[in-house]
Amino acid sequence: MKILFDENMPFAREFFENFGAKENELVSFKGRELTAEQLIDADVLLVRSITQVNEQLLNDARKLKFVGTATIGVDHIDRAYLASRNIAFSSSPGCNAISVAEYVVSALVVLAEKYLFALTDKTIGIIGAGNTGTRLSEKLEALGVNYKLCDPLLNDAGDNRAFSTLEEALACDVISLHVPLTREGSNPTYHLLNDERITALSDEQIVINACRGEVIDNKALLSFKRQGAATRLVLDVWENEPNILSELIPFTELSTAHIAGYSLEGKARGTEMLYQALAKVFDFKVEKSLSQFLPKPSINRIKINQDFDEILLNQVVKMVYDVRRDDAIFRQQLSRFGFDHIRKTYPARREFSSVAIASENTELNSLFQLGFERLCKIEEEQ
Ligand SMILES: NC(=O)c1ccc[n+]([C@@H]2O[C@H](COP(=O)([O-])OP(=O)(O)OC[C@H]3O[C@@H](n4cnc5c(N)ncnc54)[C@H](O)[C@@H]3O)[C@@H](O)[C@H]2O)c1
Ligand SMILES: O=C(O)[C@H](O)[C@H](O)COP(=O)(O)O
Repeated sequence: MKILFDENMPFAREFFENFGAKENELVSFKGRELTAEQLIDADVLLVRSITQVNEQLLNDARKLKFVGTATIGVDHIDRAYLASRNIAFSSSPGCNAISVAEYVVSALVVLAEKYLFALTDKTIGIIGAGNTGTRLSEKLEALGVNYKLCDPLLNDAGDNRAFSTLEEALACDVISLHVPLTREGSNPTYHLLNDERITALSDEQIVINACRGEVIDNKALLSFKRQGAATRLVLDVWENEPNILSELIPFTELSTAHIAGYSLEGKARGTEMLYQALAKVFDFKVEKSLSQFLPKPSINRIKINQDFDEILLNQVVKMVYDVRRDDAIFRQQLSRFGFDHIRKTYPARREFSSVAIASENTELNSLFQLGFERLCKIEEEQ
């Protein structure tokens, strides 16, 4: 069985070797350079979001039986075409939801420190309450931060959480976008933040976009900022990646190269989910799991000697993931190396759960609910 996989898919060789594939049948490719010719004798195609999978790419791939994407977003896949060819398809829902939620928490912590506000004084409008929006809401709840959820589709489907209207979410102190990119249907998200909604934003608001660039009209956002609006922006995703509107960058508080979901765990869970999906389709036994391959993090245990407060939160969140590192890389390297290079050479980043905390009679439940592990007494003594 010949398996083609994106070179930016951690542990793909480890998962797929011996998977009915001989050495020369496990072939990596560059996501933006894959050609129809490379797919002529492929049985399986495993992509990330930068590969457009459509009729043009697959027309000559007559042996193809399975396409998988190690991502949450599926806007790069022509699923109707795959169905018309009877090609099985699987995405990786939820694989990097924790990673994106931790990106947002890191951004909030950094901005709270810079502008001297307490997170508990703010309300976060979460637009899109699926895997990522839900993980974020859980983390905010752990921290005692107020939030509003907006998701008309889930609301209509009978999800019994309390939902707010889009207008209510857009009026929150912080707006965090977690919707898929859609251009059709009852609630399309293309340019959800259009000129009208952008110009209605106040100077005090913060807008975070870690879903898809096209959800915000980037040109309208630039002209809004050029007119002097003080609204603070955190942008991980951009219209027209990799050829983005780089004039926007100086007007942002934090700018990154679509890496919110790039914790090692988040990326690798995507590979693992495709491994599981492939095993199901081809009736192979699932024998491997991600825990076999994840390396030990550089820091995996800490001891905390005080009760939880926002200063402590700032310290521990930044110890695991300080989004300013990725912002600095982006600002310094974009014009020299380009958007894709920054993503491809992304330095290691781990999730909060990679660190276990020991505590002596201190109240740290907020950190454990946020995602940090609790170190039990026996482990501490080892
Ligand atoms: N920056 C990154 O690295 C990164 C990582 C993961 C996901 N993403 C993007 O974020 C998106 C969301 O991720 P997810 O895991 O939560 O996906 P998901 O499919 O689990 O949830 C998306 C939610 O958005 C809701 N929704 C759709 N249209 C809406 C609208 N108009 N208004 C409000 N809600 C709407 C859906 O009902 C759904 O519940 C993905 O589709 C992907 O494009 C980006
Ligand atoms: O949709 C997703 O899962 C995310 O946007 C993901 O982080 C995209 O990463 P890429 O596939 O572009 O490497």
